Amino acid sequence: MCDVLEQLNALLQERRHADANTSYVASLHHKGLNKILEKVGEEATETLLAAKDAQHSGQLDALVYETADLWFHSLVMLSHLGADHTQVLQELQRRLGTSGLVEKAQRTS
Ligand SMILES: N=c1c2ncn([C@@H]3O[C@H](COP(=O)(O)OP(=O)(O)OP(=O)(O)O)[C@@H](O)[C@H]3O)c2ncn1[C@@H]1O[C@H](COP(=O)(O)O)[C@@H](O)[C@H]1O
Repeated sequence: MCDVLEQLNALLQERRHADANTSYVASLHHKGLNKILEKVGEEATETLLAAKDAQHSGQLDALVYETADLWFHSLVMLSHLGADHTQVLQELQRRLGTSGLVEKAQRTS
């Protein structure tokens, strides 16, 4: 499934300087970082609401849909700043096997 992230990453790079009239990704870059951050915040809120609904209804479809929106806009944010999913995956890989409780206790500040 990581192939999906690779394919999406290629599309995001391709659309970085595309025509804003024909590409949603290009339109976000054209509007700038503040607009992209606004979308990330909006999608995060929609994801939280979907999670609360899922808790009560047991239906996961809307939660999966909103989480995809959140991931997508987060990837656009990374792309806008010259980063991509590979750095996030590397960071998650680095953390594999280290308990969050142990890591937190080792923090200097
Ligand atoms: N994965 C996605 C994806 N997920 C969500 N979205 C869009 O994100 C937007 C979020 O929905 P909203 O209701 O919040 O959007 P909106 O209200 O129109 O947005 P605003 O007016 O508030 O800015 C919708 O327009 C969705 O279509 C996506 N748009 C594009 N992609 C991928 O990006 C690729 C390139 O897209 P284009 O740049 O449009 O060609 C596509 O082939 C897809 O693989």
